[in-house]
Amino acid sequence: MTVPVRYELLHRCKDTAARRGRVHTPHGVIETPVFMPVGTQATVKTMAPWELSELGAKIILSNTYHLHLRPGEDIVKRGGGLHGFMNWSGAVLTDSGGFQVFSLSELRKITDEGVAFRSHIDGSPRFFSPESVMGIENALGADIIMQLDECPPYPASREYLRTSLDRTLAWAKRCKQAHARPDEQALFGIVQGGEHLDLRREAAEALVDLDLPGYAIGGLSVGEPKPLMYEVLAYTTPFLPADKPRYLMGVGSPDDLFEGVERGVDMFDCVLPTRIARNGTIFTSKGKLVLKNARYREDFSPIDEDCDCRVCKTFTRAYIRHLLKAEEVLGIRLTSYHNIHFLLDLMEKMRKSIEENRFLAFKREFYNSYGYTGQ
Ligand SMILES: COC(=O)c1ccc(CCNc2nc3cc4nc(N)[nH]c(=O)c4cc3[nH]2)cc1
Ligand SMILES: [Zn+2]
Repeated sequence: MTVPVRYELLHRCKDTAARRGRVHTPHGVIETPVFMPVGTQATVKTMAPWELSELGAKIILSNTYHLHLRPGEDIVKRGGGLHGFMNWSGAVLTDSGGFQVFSLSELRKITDEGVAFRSHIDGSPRFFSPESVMGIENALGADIIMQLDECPPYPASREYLRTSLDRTLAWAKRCKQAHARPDEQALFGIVQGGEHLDLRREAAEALVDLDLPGYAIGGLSVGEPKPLMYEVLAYTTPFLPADKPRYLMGVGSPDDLFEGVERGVDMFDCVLPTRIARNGTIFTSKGKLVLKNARYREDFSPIDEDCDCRVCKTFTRAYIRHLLKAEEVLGIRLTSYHNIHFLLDLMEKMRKSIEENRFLAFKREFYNSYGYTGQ
């Protein structure tokens, strides 16, 4: 059987578990480590696909839960799948909906069979099973699709984590069984287990036995202390195959990206850069900056003097602050564009630093400039 997604290891860092590689997909090659902008409802909010291409994005996320509810996978399929519907020529990854059900919908009930919930849009009763979610993701046509899983709340009892993990592992098998297009869409398993390292090991080994084309680490970035997330990551990645992609879900901020790469993660996604952009907060090489602040009212410098993106070369802080205060749509488009550029550019610099065996030096340099006091 041909696999639609293949990981190519190019270089291992001498001092850490960081690695430089490539994920080959039916819609292009993705240089890793990579940050994937989130396009929940088949659009990275405020960005046109040609702007994402201009920014160098090679893969974006969309969401099974949202697109099932609206416009429905049938319309997306008839529109040419996600690629045709949004006219995006790069790769797409769809999250399976489990996490979104628990963060968005009311009246949800989880059983071994699946999860019953009500649509957050019209309250209609819905049901996700591994089989039904695979049908939706097969119709949406993403290059990488996630299994239906349960992302347990944090904190959760060991007893709850045990039951939940057994369910997620059973659902992984059912997803693999139900997946109609394994030659065209790569099904990734999701490692759960909460903060319990023995459960994490059991989850990783059970999923590796399924011989899937890639593996995600879930159940993190859900409010746990950062040191705990880093500890779970450091423990878990070595149990995942070195010749498959490793994807940390829902991460994130610049420090978490560094810490994840350092512990062997290849792929990341987070709503953070685009969500904070919409409230006027931007990343700069010297830390975050809240543009609506009065101090920028007459500041005619670029939003980030060290950034070479089109926004920083064209507009001033005073102008973009004005747009944001006037609620002009262009304002959040410009902050979104810059924040996505910032993270994509950061990942490119990380990839280069790994190739040149100076990842930790680059990390220290970035932390000092950004103002992180971390390790
Ligand atoms: C301004 O910033 C924000 O609004 C903001 C919001 C959410 C996150 C964290 C998102 N974290 C997260 N997303 C996740 C998505 C997941 N999907 C599946 N299927 N399974 C998981 O186990 C899972 C865990 C996650 N953890 C980070 C930032
Ligand atoms: Zn910029």
